[in-house]
Amino acid sequence: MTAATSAHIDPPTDLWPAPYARGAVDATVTVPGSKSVTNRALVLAALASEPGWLRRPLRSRDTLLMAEALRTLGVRIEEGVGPDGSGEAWRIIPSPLRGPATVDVGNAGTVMRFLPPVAALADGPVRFDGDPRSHERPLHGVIDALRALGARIDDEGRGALPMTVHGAGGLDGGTVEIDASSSSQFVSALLLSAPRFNQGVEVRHVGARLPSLPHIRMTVDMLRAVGAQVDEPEHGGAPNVWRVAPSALRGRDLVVEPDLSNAQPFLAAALITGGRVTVPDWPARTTQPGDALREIFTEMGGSCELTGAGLTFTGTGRIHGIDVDLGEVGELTPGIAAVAALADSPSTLRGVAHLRLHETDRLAALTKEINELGGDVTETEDGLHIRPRPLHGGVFHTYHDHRMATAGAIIGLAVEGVEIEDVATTAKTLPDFPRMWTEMLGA
Ligand SMILES: O=C(O)C1=C[C@@H](OP(=O)(O)O)[C@@H](O)[C@H](O)C1
Ligand SMILES: C=C(OP(=O)(O)O)C(=O)O
Repeated sequence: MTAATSAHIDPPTDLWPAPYARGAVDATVTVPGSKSVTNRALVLAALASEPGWLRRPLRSRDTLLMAEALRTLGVRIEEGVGPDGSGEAWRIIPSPLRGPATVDVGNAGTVMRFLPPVAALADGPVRFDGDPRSHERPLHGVIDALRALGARIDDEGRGALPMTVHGAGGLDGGTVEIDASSSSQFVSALLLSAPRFNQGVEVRHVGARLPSLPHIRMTVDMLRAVGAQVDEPEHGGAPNVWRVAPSALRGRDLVVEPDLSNAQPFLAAALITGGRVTVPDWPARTTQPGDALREIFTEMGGSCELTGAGLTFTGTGRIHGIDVDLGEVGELTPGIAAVAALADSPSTLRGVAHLRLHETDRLAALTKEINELGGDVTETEDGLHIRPRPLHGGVFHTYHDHRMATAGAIIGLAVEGVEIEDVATTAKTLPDFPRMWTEMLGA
């Protein structure tokens, strides 16, 4: 039904008026834990041979789905206070993985890719399903690889969700070739469970490009931190080949770093308003892709300083366009595109064709939504070309994509009358976003 055919259309209830910044922001914003670290830590703790602790875990849709799925498989995850008595923590107590079980992956790439190898170790069938978008996101790399390594998977020929992994209590493992050009998570998924495969694993990536390398480094680092033996391309190994030896894994006491990709909108606020934002606990060394924001946002016009208080990012209110390959840090693209739309010169964002298969087709969604506010964005084969134009208010649609919602909020800081449709979709990784955003502006 269109507006022309209906006399009584209920006003939309899910529009959030994005706050407009009337001056420079000056705030300290404590950002919750990293999604990518939390979900890797949960998987590794579940596969360990002793209990472990996870302190300051992210509690968001993606991580609660991961925790719930592991519980369904028999793992105990208890609420608790960490061993030093401070902070909120999860205590993870591994136990033999069991089926039958049903896993809801939501629209979490980490859950839909990291858990099928875990399910292959369970002693019965594990059914996987999720949001409609999860049926469209690539999973073939994980399914084909697990079959080659000895697993039985029933996907009715789809190469995608929904599917059932018929866990047989263990997996042979061995050598496998995959094309991970559509998602680095295929590689991470196989490596994370590999210490528990009888022969470990050798993963050979044979595709043209491999996106999100920092996320694969994160996987390797976290595996080593629990005692796994990993050979990788960056330290003397063959290019595009990773090897994980079979071994027991230690339980760990891990404090989760803040999610630096979720720090992005807050740093962007400093850049755009000519203000200052400090994010406490910014790690001095990290594999999180969000750390690249220090360089990218500096090139776009701000400056930053890492001190004992955290990362302080300062803007001047002038924003420059940028020509940048974001292939390693694809999840930063929506926020960078939003800032680029407000810049004083054009931008070209490259190396992110795989974003068409993220939470939504992010290249199409950003193009459409920024252009509907008066912008001039065109899609290229592997990214976006953004020519800044004066923007006006309007509805910014989010397509169940948390990073579309935060991108719209960034634009709304500088453009009056932007309304974000379904801001609640930020719950995927940052449930408290609207309150944090409003508080930052009120600070
Ligand atoms: O392993 C991870 O935690 C992630 C890897 C990346 O996925 P892709 O390689 O599919 O882009 C990233 O975009 C995603 O947000 C998180
Ligand atoms: C691509 C993302 O998520 P996922 O882990 O679902 O792939 C993201 O958070 O930007």
